[in-house]
This record gives sequence, C-alpha cells and structure tokens, in this order.
Amino acid sequence: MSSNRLILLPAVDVRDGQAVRLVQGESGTETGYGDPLEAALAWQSAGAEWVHLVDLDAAFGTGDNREQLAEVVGRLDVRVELSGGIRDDDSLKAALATGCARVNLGTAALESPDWVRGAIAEYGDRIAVGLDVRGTTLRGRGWTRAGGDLYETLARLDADGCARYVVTDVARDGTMTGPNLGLLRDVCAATDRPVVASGGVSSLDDLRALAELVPLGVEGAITGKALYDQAFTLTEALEAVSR
Ligand SMILES: O=C(O)c1ccccc1NCC(=O)[C@H](O)[C@H](O)COP(=O)(O)O
Repeated sequence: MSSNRLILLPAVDVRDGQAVRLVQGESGTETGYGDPLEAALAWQSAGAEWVHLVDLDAAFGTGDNREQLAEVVGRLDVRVELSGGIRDDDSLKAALATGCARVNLGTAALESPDWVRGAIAEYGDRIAVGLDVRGTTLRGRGWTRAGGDLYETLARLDADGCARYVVTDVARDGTMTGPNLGLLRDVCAATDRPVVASGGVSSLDDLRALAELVPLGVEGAITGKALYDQAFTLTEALEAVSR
C-alpha cells in the first residue's frame, strides 16, 4: 500500500450480523447500517481500493461473525484489512484463509507478544498491529481494558519487525470530532513504519489534513461514521485526497 497519495479504507464494522458504528468503541452504542456485504460492495463500487472489515463480536468476546466476514472477503475484488478478535493460531489462520490482504492484531499485541512476534516472522506485511489508545495508554479486549504504554509497545513491535500500525484514538472513534493529528504526528516521529489513521474523520477537510501527513508516514485513513452518515460521499473523499 505504498503511495504518495493517502489511501482510504472505508470501514465495515460487524456486530450480530449487521454493519454498525459504535461511539468510542463502546458496546451498546450501535447504530445499524444494514447488510455488511451490501455496504462493502457499495464502497467497492464507489472506487475504494481497500475495505477495513471488523468483527466486533470477536473483539468483544460475544461470539463471532467469522463465516459471514469470510463470505464478504470472498465477494470483494478490493483488498481487505480484517480486524477484531484475531488472537491465536486458529483465528489468525481462519482470517488469513479468507484471502484478505492483511489482518490487524490488537489485543494479542498487548497480551501475547511472543505469539505476535512469531506471526510477524511468518506472515510479514500481512500482519498489521492496531494501536488503540486513550491518551498514550493502549486498550485491548474490544478497547475495554488498559494494556500498557503506547511508545514502549511501539518500540517492541518495531524491533519485532512489525510492518505497519493502525492507530486509533478511541476517544475520537465514531464521534466525528476529527482525527487526532497530534497523536499521529507523534507516532510517525517514533517509528519509520507506515501508519494507517483510524477514528474521528468528520469532513473532507479532515481527510485533506491527514493527506498532509503522508510525508511523515501516514499511509492511509479508515473512515466509518462520516461515510455512513453521508457527511460526504466516497467519491468526494477519493477526489479530495487525489491531489
Ligand atoms: O478495529 C477493531 O478491531 C475494533 C475493535 C473494537 C472496537 C472497534 C474497533 N474498530 C473500529 C473501527 O475500525 C472504526 O470503524 C474506525 O476506527 C472508523 O472510525 P470512525 O471513522 O470514527 O467511524
């Protein structure tokens, strides 16, 4: 995914079989947006190159939507970043077997560093790590539990060879209050690996501001709520970051 242009990854977060958006990642704050496959196909038709697909039930430990997400990946021609509850050999193999381009590990990077080191060694850039933070404290288990210091963990993962990071300010996620540009700048200053920004995008100006960070290392931006609430269309978003 290397380019001088900001890559957009429309999000499809799935809870109990439905596309939803949460506020600050909190279970119980769901707004429903219908069939995940229809949502993903709509983003593909509108020109998305990637889709960020999340199994929220697997992230929260309330079951999973594994088969449904595998079907979504199979029906898409665009690349998929698959996230949520990938924490052991079984869930990792199942996720990679869907044909997704890469997976995003979150909790495992906090709780099972040796396993994550092995996954990175085996699968290289098919592994990204999600750094989901409140302040500079990482959050795991569906963002419900504190899990260590952002910069200590980042240094360890860099040393382990992690190819890229998906960075989310949990307080901004699903709130349409704008991305945390300061956090993204700080993370880019602390690592030479590409960063995918996630959470809070509210406007085309937010996307333009993220595009300004491409030279620092921001490679992509995940956008959920703003697209579902039609603050702008994906076509407009792609146009906004194309120059
Ligand atoms: O990605 C995860 O694994 C995850 C786990 C638990 C809660 C939320 C999770 N992801 C949320 C997202 O990826 C959002 O869709 C994304 O940050 C977009 O946010 P926004 O544009 O603010 O709607």
